[in-house]
Amino acid sequence: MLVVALALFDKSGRILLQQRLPGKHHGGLWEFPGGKVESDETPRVALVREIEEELGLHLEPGSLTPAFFAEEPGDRAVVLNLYTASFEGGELVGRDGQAWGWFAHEDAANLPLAPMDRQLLAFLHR
Ligand SMILES: Nc1nc2c([nH]c(=O)n2[C@@H]2O[C@H](COP(=O)(O)OP(=O)(O)OP(=O)(O)O)[C@@H](O)[C@H]2O)c(=O)[nH]1
Repeated sequence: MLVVALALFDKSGRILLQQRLPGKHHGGLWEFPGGKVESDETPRVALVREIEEELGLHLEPGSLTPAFFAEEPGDRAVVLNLYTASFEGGELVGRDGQAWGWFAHEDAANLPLAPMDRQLLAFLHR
């Protein structure tokens, strides 16, 4: 399964993370926003759609930069592709009712993160 996610940086270098809703796989853990790539989508189109759906933020596909990927072994073989982008302003809303926030690296690393998101956060700060 192919999943895409976004490390969105604000002007002071903080990263946007959101909390997975209770009852879902990895519920309550924090993650980069994003989601599954549908069969008719390219990864970039899927990520633009997910960011709009989850945070009400429209991004241009060309503003996304591929960064790193992680994988979770197992039956579903989830591969999570991380892109980066800069936040240029606009109102953000947790449209699924999820908590979200901007975090400096140390604060992000102290959150209970989903496993692949933790790996990707570490790559971002190498
Ligand atoms: N962000 C993240 N997603 C993960 C990890 N491990 C893992 O299996 N996933 C899976 O990757 C998918 C992410 O897509 P999503 O955010 O659109 O999924 P979702 O929870 O809304 O839908 P779902 O409940 O149908 O799975 C989920 O199925 C999630 O369970 C992980 O470490 N980080």
